[in-house]
Amino acid sequence: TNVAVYWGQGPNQHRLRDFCAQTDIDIINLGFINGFPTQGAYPGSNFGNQCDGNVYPGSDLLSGCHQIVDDIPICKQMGKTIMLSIGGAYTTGQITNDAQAKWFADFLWYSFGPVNPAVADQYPRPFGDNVVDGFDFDIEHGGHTGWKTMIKRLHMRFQEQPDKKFYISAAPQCPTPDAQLGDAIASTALDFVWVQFYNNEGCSAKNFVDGTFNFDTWAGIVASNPNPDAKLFIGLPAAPQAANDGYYIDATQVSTIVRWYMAFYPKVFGGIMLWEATYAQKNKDASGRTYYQQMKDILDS
Ligand SMILES: CNC(=O)NC(=N)Nc1ccccc1
Repeated sequence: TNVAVYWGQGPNQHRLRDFCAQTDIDIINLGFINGFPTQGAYPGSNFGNQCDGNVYPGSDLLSGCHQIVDDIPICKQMGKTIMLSIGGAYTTGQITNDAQAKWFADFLWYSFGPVNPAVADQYPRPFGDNVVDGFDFDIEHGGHTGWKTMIKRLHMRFQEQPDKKFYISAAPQCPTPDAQLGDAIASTALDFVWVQFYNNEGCSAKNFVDGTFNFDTWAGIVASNPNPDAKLFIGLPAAPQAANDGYYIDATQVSTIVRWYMAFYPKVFGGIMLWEATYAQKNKDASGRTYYQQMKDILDS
């Protein structure tokens, strides 16, 4: 089972290589591509204090992410799975039709997927020759239009590159069905579904105590995904201030939940997702172990 963390939006965050050096982290979601483009335009991106602030002319797409360019090879050497995350809490633009969705998917593929000389004059390479391992959809508002079409389009592009496995993941919020991603999760093959079991009353991990934590519902949803190997992760705040008040739970509480659901759903249980890396790095226990180290200890216990 795996520990996945979001990186890119942390307060005064360290560079990516520092987190790729952590043996307790398996998957890193780079957040975010947070500007959704009209057809023919570039998306926007934001990686917090990283990059040099320059953008491709006429766009909000960062062109100077030199730390990320230098660090992804280190992450790959360390065996990390690096996902590029679309969305987050603060996005601009909206996908309103299938042509726009296909454009956005193709842009992500040709700009962040395998280097393709045939289209080098049409698409930029914000991370240089680095190739991400897949795309994460952290769509938190705006409705469902376009996401299923994007994922299907990406699957079509993945089939053109049979020698490398590419992943698709989704980060729905815990109320079901998720207003943004529910239809995509039900109808397109996904590899990881990391549910945000926080910031929502009546389905979060902290609701384990009052019996409304809805992991069982999500286990049923993910177990019936078109990908029979789709994995469900428990998404958690990595520190009290990483989510709305009251949604953080400590490692002892996480241990109770994980041991219960890992035993009940051994096939679909994939691990733990944390929002987010920097909060986790700062949230150390009495023996100085970070929150992602504490999570890994629980998964390995
Ligand atoms: C994996 N995505 C998130 O965890 N998003 C997230 N935490 N969004 C958010 C929602 C409300 C306030 C601040 C952030």
